[in-house]
Amino acid sequence: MYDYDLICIGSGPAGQRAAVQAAKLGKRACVVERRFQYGGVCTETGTIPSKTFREAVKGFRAYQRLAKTHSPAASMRPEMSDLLGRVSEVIGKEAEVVRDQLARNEVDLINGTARFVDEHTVEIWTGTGTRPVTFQNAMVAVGTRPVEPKGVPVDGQTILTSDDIISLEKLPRTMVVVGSGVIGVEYASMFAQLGVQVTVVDKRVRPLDFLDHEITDDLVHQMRRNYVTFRGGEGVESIDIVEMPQKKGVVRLDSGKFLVADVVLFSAGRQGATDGLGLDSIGVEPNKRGLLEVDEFYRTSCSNVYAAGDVIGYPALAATSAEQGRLSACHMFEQSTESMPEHYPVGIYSIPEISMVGPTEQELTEKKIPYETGIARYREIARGQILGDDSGLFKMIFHRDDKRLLAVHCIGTGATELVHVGQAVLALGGGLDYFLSTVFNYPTLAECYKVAAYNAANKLRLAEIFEQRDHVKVDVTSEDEPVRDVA
Ligand SMILES: Cc1cc2nc3c(=O)[nH]c(=O)nc-3n(C[C@H](O)[C@H](O)[C@H](O)COP(=O)(O)OP(=O)(O)OC[C@H]3O[C@@H](n4cnc5c(N)ncnc54)[C@H](O)[C@@H]3O)c2cc1C
Ligand SMILES: NC(=O)c1ccc[n+]([C@@H]2O[C@H](COP(=O)([O-])OP(=O)(O)OC[C@H]3O[C@@H](n4cnc5c(N)ncnc54)[C@H](O)[C@@H]3O)[C@@H](O)[C@H]2O)c1
Repeated sequence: MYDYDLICIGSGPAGQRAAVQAAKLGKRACVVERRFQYGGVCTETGTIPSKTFREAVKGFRAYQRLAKTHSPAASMRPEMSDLLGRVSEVIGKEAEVVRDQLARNEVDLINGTARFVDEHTVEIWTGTGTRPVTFQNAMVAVGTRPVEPKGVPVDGQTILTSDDIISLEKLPRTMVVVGSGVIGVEYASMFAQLGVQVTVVDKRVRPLDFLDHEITDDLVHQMRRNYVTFRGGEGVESIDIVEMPQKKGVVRLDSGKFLVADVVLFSAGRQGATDGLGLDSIGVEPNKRGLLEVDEFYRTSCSNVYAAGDVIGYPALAATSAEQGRLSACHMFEQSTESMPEHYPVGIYSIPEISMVGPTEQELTEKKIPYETGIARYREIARGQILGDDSGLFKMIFHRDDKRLLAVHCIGTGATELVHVGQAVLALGGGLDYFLSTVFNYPTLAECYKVAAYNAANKLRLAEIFEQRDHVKVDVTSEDEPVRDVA
């Protein structure tokens, strides 16, 4: 008899969901967490603090705009302590919600660091000693930690990773962000809103290159208007701290250039927190980035040890991690389940925010899937005008033949909420006809669906007229009238 039917190592979304699902199936489950608070990276340094900070930045900008209408010369710089004030409060409340939920479900909480001893035993270091705990199944949900720059210590004030933002004491005037992935772009856009001069460096040419290019181009354009400089195609060779006399970060690029700034945010990726976990004692080997390989049921090469969440890599999102945790618990206790939905949304909380579900135009073009787009701009939508957002862009992509919805891409206020209407229609196999015939509340951003559908319908109608006119070739290289093929 083992102590537990399931032990979850890590209390982030994957560990929480796996443990609660096991408990709902009547199993004895526990969660081991080495941090003081429960909720994982998600609650302590990742999703929750970054999105709370973002709200504070938006709130400050709204206040600044209002103040400027009364005193146009007013130029204000907020204190970091003002902006971070609510962050620790929200983290504390979220951690409490997680703790209550686990306790309500009779999941045991063990504060300590777990390490595998064999296929059915972990040793837990509690700070004062170790204790063995036995289990039938284990879930490795240890998440990731930021990759740190080589050769220079992260001091949390001049050289930072995303973990340090919540303890930054002073709002910098200049900032270099290394890495234009999601973390880099989100924080770059937030600090730029506060008047910080931000330079984003990445060895990749395009930031966020998994997004639809039209959306990324729009984001880059809007961030440039906030004085963000993008240096794509530039690798970082080294980072140093110099005293001038205040401390500055100096970033030396592969091309020989130097960038000097008050703060350097190093957001060049994350790596699995699998070191020290004793995985060798159960015959499981992480890859070079510390990530684990799993099968379709989230089993590692040790059949009673599962892994879910960021530690198994892409997509590494809070919601997908939670769902992976739930699905893996169902599998280990022989509950039939569906698999992970094909269409899950991605939300980027830059300012402006971005969301997508389904493939990009580039992916569809590569796969030679015929499609048509429908566009709506927030400036043509009453709610966009009311919100004062005249730059939002909303796009739906439909299959050209059967008019099925293939994807939704959006940049602008509320994008991460708006996308869910499209996600539902996509999952239910709906298409253009649904949007043409349905009615949404007015004035809402959901009106974008209607306007974009009309736009797509008009383009498709034009295309059909052309197709019906036999033997018409359109010479896209010239601006002349279409050439009639007389053959
Ligand atoms: C700055 C930032 C912003 C983000 N923003 C978003 C967002 O807006 N939306 C989104 O969907 N996702 C976002 N993410 C990603 C999201 O946080 C992760 O996808 C999610 O937290 C992964 O959950 P997880 O269950 O894999 O584990 P994590 O949340 O990574 O938690 C793992 C836990 O395991 C614990 N642990 C590790 N080793 C041990 C051990 N040996 N013993 C005991 N405990 C251990 C750790 O202390 C940690 O608490 C963001 C991430 C970051 C860093
Ligand atoms: N809204 C969200 O859903 C959200 C928000 C934040 C984070 N996250 C999660 O966190 C994960 C990690 O994000 P991230 O942005 O740290 O990593 P990332 O891997 O997405 O991006 C890192 C970037 O750094 C660049 N880079 C690496 N080394 C470099 C060097 N020496 N010089 C120049 N550029 C270099 C890479 O080319 C890459 O573009 C993401 O995969 C995402 O799943 C999600």
